[in-house]
Amino acid sequence: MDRISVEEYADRIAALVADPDRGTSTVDLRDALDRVTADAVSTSIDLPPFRNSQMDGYAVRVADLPADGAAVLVGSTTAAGDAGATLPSGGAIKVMTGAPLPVDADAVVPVERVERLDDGSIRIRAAVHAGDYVREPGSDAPAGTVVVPPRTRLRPRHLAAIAAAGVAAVTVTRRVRVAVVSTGRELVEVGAELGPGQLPDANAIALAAAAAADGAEVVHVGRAPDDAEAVAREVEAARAAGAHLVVTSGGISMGDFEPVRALLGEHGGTIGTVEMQPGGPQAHGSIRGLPILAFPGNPVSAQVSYALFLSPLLRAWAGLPPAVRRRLALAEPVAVPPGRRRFLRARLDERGAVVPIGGTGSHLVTAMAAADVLIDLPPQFGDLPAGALVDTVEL
Ligand SMILES: Nc1nc2c(c(=O)[nH]1)N[C@H]1C(S)=C(S)[C@@H](COP(=O)(O)OP(=O)(O)OC[C@H]3O[C@@H](n4cnc5c(N)ncnc54)[C@H](O)[C@@H]3O)O[C@H]1N2
Ligand code: MOO
Repeated sequence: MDRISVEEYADRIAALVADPDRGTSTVDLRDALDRVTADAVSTSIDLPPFRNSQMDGYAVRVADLPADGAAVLVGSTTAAGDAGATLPSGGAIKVMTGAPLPVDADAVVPVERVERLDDGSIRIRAAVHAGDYVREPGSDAPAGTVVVPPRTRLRPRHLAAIAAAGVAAVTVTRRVRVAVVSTGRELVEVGAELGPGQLPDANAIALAAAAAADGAEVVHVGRAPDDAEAVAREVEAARAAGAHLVVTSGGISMGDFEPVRALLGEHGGTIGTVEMQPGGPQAHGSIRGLPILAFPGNPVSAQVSYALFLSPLLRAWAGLPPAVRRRLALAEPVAVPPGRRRFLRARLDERGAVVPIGGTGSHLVTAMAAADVLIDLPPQFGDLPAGALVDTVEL
C-alpha cells in the first residue's frame, strides 16, 4: 500500500468489515438500554389505559354544576389505584392525580381553585370547561400504535414508553462482536509487577472499552508476545468466541519483531502508511474470512486509529450518531511541526476554545486522557496564532 490519505484508508476499512449480518435477539427491558430495536414496538393497550385525573382536585360534570356559584356537594375520595367511583348527582368527588374518573365526570377542578366550606362541600372559584384536566384513554397512544420504531437506539425515554405499554421484552439487533488482541513481549497484565523493560497493557483495555462504548460486544481480549504463531492463536480464539472482526495493536512497523505484520503478510494482507501522525503505520487483512484491523502499538496511535477508522463504523451499526466535529478557535498559538497531517490532543477551556496539550509524542497517554478533542491539522499549515479556527473531532 502506498501512502494514502486518512479518508482513503477509512474507506478501505469500511469495505473490509461491512456491517456484519448478525440477526436479532429478545432481551428483557432491564437489559435493553442502548440496544437497537429490530422491530417496531407497539402498545396493545391504550396509553393511558383509563380516564384519569391530571390534578389533585374535584371531578365534576360541568353541565350539572350550579350556575350561580353555589356550594357543590362532595362525595367520596378516589386516589390513583382505586377503582372508579360514582359521581353524586350535581356534586363532585375528590380525586388525586392519576385517580380513575367516574364515567359521567367530564372535568377536574384543581384544589387551588375551590374554597372548602365547613360542611365539607366546596365552592368553585374559577370557570370550568368540559375536558379540563381529564386524561382520556389513548390520548397519548391508542392501542395498536407504534411507541418506538425499528432501528431506534433505546434510551431511557424509549424504555419508559415501552414499559408503560406493559411490554417486558424487546427484539433487538445483535451487537457486532469484536475481539481485541495486543501484541508485544514487553506487555504484562494491568496491575502485575513490572520486570525490566515491561509495561502494563494499556491498549487492550482502551480498545475494548472504546468498542463497548460504541455499541459493540467485546467477545475476546487477548495478548500475544512477538511471534506470528501466538498472534494466529489469538485470532483463532477470537473466531471461536464468535468475533466478526479482530482489532490488534502493535507489531506492524519496521522492527525486527513485527508479528502482526508477519501474520498479515502470510495471508495477503495490506501493510502501509496513512498520511497522519499519530497512527501512520497501519495494516489490515483477513484470515480465513475473519477481518483483521491492525493498529500501531503506541497507545495514542492506537486510540487515534480507533477513533478515525473503527469508531465511525461501529457507531453507525449501533445506531449511534458520529463523533461531533466542530471548527473551534485556538486559545493560544500553536507551533505546528512540519510534515504529515496531525491529530493533536487538546482540551476545551471554559469558553470552548481549544488548548493543545502534551505535544506530538504517541506515547503520551496522560495528555490523551486529559484531552476532550483531537485537532485535525492539515500538513500545509504553518504555526497558528491564538484565535485561528481549527477542525476538531470530539473524543
Ligand atoms: N524505523 C521506524 N520505526 C518506527 C516507525 C517507522 O516508520 N520507522 N514508525 C513509528 C511509529 S509512527 C509507530 S506508531 C510505531 C508503531 O509500531 P508498532 O505498531 O510495531 O508497535 P510496537 O513496536 O509493538 O509498539 C510501539 C510502542 O508502543 C508500546 N506499546 C505497544 N503495545 C502497547 C500496549 N498494548 N500498551 C501499552 N504500550 C504499548 C510499545 O511498548 C512501544 O513503545 O513504530 C514506530 N517506529
Ligand atoms: O504515527 Mo506513530 O502512530 O506516531 O506513533
